Parts: sequence; structure tokens; C-alpha cells
Amino acid sequence: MSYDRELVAAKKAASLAARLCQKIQRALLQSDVQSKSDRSPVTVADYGSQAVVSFILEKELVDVPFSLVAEEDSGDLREESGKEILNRITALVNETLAGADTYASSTLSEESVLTAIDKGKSEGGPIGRHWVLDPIDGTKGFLRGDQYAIALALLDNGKVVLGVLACPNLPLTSIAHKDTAPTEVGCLFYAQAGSGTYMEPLDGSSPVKVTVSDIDNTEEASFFESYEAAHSMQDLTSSIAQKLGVKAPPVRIDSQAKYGALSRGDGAIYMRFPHKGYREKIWDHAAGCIVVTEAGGIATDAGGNLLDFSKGRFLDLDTGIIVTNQKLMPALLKAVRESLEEKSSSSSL
Ligand SMILES: Nc1ncnc2c1ncn2[C@@H]1O[C@H](COP(=O)(O)OS(=O)(=O)O)[C@@H](OP(=O)(O)O)[C@H]1O
Ligand SMILES: [Mg+2]
Ligand SMILES: [Mg+2]
Ligand SMILES: [Mg+2]
Repeated sequence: MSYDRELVAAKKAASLAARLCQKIQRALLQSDVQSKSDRSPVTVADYGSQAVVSFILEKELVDVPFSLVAEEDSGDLREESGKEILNRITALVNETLAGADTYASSTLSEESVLTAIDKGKSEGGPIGRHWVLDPIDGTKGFLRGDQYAIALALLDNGKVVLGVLACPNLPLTSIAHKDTAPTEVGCLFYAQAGSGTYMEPLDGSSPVKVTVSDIDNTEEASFFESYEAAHSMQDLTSSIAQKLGVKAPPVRIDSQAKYGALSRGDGAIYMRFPHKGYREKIWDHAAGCIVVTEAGGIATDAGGNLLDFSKGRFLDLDTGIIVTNQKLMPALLKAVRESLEEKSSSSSL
């Protein structure tokens, strides 16, 4: 089945949301230190991005039922204390739509913004079509001025069939070699089941097909992990890398930009092992997962099971998420298993 129409809508929605986020991040980085510790810019951008994506998808695909599983909801904005922020979000959404040809004459009221945000309350699941959205993935990176992504995917009967990752701060050329001069930034990755993965500049066209690294020697592999130590056990990933003989230091970047960078071969492995008790959400992986698998990669949990997006808003996982190419996966799984066993035997001593 083709999802061409959905892909066009998703690219439009994610690009416009990226424009909104870029505007806020630029203002944030130019602001003084005091307002940098204030979390409201990211709040405004999170909600604004979700409202824009929800509004555009529904308008573009007006003839089909609309279901959206998204990270944010409007609860806090409906409180008395949320009034001012709602006002800022509404102005921002309207400014963003005004800059888009097709929607230049659309003006949303505060109530319509709340409604658009709350469309994201769907539970997803194994039946029918559901959009999956992280309006800003990597909020900590966003605040630091680093990497973040707008991540949008479509589930059809529990399978991810389409994914778009807008990465406003990711260089258009490989990030593998830190010593090369910085290039233009802003990448849009997209993939449709069975059709490969493409990347184009966020503000342009000219897509190029991308593929994951084809290396088969673990010693040559470099690996990505979360920037935030609180999001992944870096001692565990370091022990796995050591078993594999990986020589390069870990590349730590925020958000699903990791999946995008992996899909074009900037690195060969992504490992993510959240601390005990954390439950992964589908919007943190759905778009990234199809972007990397359509580029020839494979994403599994620590037990080698493919990620299952059909269980509702959460992923039901064995321990962690690992992503690499087909050739390296057996060695990676073995190293993961051994390191996890060592970890559990040392903690039971
Ligand atoms: N404790 C903990 N453990 C694991 N993961 C967590 C945790 N807390 C948050 N999150 C989720 O991580 C999302 C950010 O993605 P990354 O971890 O890849 O980026 S980062 O490098 O750590 O910033 C982040 O996504 P956003 O909330 O959209 O930014 C969270 O969903
Ligand atoms: Mg996220
Ligand atoms: Mg988010
Ligand atoms: Mg969040």
C-alpha cells in the first residue's frame, strides 16, 4: 500500500513545526542567562509544535478519520496559570501558519489551539491508523541549543508505515568527524515502508537516498547514545563497547537525531539502556525506527525482539533498545547479553 499522500502531509506538518521551534530556540539562545533557566520557551515550543502538526495533518487529510498519539496535552494550559502561555502559543502558531502559503489565511483561536493539542490523546493500539508525534524530542538539547527533533510517524494496524524526522540543528553532512568544518544545518529524514529512507535539507528539496553504515568490523564501529546520562546507563554501554573492541569514544547527542544520523551512516550503533523503572513511549522511537530500518538497519530490544508499536502509548520492552546494521547485530546482541549478565551477577553479590 502507498502512503504517498500521508507522507506529503507529514513532511509539510513537521517542517512547519520545525520552523516554529527554530524561531523559539533562536530567541532563547539570544536571551539573558536568567531567562535561559526558565523552562517556558520549551513549553511554548512543545505545545506550539504539537498544535501545528495536529492542525495541518487534519486539514490535509480531511476525508479520513484522524487519530493522534502525542506527548503533550492541554491540561496545564486550561488552568488560570496557563492563560498567558496559551496566549503566547496561539500567537506563535498563527505567525507560523501565516508564513505557510496554503495556510496563510488560517487564524486559530485559543480554543482551537487547545483542541488541536488535545487531539493527541489517542491510545494507539493494534487496529486502524494512528499518527504518533513527539513535538519536540530532546527538550534538554533544545534548551542547551543542541540537537532536537520533531518526530512524526504513522501506524497502520500496529506497524509503523511512515516516519518523518525534522532535525533543525543536525548538519547536512556527516557528524562522524568532529574536526571537519561545520556545514549547513537542518535535515529532514523520511521513510515509507518498502521505499527506503531519504534526507533533504529542511528548507529545500533535492532528496538523497541514505543507507546505514555497511561496516562489519566491530572495532571500526562508533556508537551513539543519549547526551543525558540520566537517560541511559553509560557504564553499561561502555562495557558493551569494550567487549566489541570499539575504539572510538561514544558520540552523545540528544533526541531521535541519533536515528537520523545512523540512517546515513554517521555511526554504526545506537544503544539506549534507561535506568530501572523507566517506560519507553512510542513517540520517542516510532519515526526513528522506520527511518533507520528503511535505510537497511535493524532496531530491537536487548533480547533481539523487534520493537512493537501496537501496544498503546508505551513500548513493552526487554531492558533496552539497540540499533545497528544487519552485519553487526549478532555481535552486538552477544555483547549486550554478556554485559547484562555481568551486571546482574555483580549487583546480586
Ligand atoms: N529517565 C529517562 N530515561 C530514559 N529516557 C528518558 C528519561 N526521561 C526522559 N526520557 C526520554 O528521553 C527523550 C530524549 O531522548 P534522548 O534520551 O535520546 O535524548 S537525550 O540525549 O537524553 O537528550 C525524552 O524525550 P522528550 O521528553 O521528548 O525530550 C524523554 O521521552
Ligand atoms: Mg521525546
Ligand atoms: Mg517531547
Ligand atoms: Mg518530554
